[in-house]
Amino acid sequence: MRGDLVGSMVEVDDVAVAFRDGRSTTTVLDGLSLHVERDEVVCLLGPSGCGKSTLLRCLAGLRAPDRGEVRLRGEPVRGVPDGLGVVFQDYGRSLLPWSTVARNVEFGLAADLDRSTRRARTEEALEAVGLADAAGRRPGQLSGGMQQRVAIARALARRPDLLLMDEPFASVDALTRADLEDLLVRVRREYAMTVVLVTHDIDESIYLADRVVVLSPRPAAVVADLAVGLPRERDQIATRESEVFVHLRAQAAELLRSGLSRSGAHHGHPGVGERGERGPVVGVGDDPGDGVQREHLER
Ligand SMILES: Nc1ncnc2c1ncn2[C@@H]1O[C@H](COP(=O)(O)OP(=O)(O)OP(=O)(O)O)[C@@H](O)[C@H]1O
Repeated sequence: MRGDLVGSMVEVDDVAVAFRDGRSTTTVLDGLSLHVERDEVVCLLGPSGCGKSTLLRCLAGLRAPDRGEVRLRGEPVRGVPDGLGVVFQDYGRSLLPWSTVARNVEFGLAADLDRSTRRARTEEALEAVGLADAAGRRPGQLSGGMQQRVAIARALARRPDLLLMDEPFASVDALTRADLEDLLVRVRREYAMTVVLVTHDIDESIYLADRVVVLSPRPAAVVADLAVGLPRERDQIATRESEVFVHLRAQAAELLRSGLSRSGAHHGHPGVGERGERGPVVGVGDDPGDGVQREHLER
């Protein structure tokens, strides 16, 4: 799987998705394009309801775009691709409450793997998320943060080269969230994964990412593609205090705010029924002509 190193890991080209309900149509994505290179961590940062999860579902093969194409490792996505791990926000619903932690992790593995391989992969993944001692417990006996670790272990056991995460840490308290962010930084390195993570938390996006892609309100368009010029080793205090981090945080906040005010959206759920125009383009910074602001801050 990791043998073919030609081309981008993820290519989203001119993708459009609309939901139809009776006579009304909600245009969620309309001509969105995006590339993610191998080994990158890219955070998709956008207001609530802009279409982030829909985009992630297209990457995961759970929804086919109405127009355009999604390719993983150069291959068009048709159905759920191999080599993929997915972690959703709602760990409570994604775990089987009656099964042990180990069984929950093993559940994500292909049935054609032999039993000892499945067991070894499960143990390795639980070890990686610091839950080796909890293998025999049930999800209901764990804290929210631990349950989300189980969900991450389940994805890791598949040994994915691409990890998709949809607001994975949104339901846990701030301290647990910081722990889980650092866990992700570590396992990404250990498992050599490309990561695409959806969030509407500006600080989290900058802390985790090599690139932050800022999306407009619905229909989501890329308004900025910010390279995070921070060392890959991150520290919850030093990184967040650094000049680069503080600058990027202000910039991303401004981009999000100007997008919201241009769209007239309030908290991301503007009215349905219209076939909206493409999202706002923020014309500050060095715009190479495609309307997407790019900036690279040196360390
Ligand atoms: N299956 C569906 N049928 C109809 N409308 C849908 C469906 N899925 C999503 N939508 C609508 O599409 C829009 C985008 O939803 P999506 O979940 O992709 O946004 P999001 O940016 O991930 O939002 P949030 O940050 O709040 O999770 C929303 O207005 C949502 O109501």
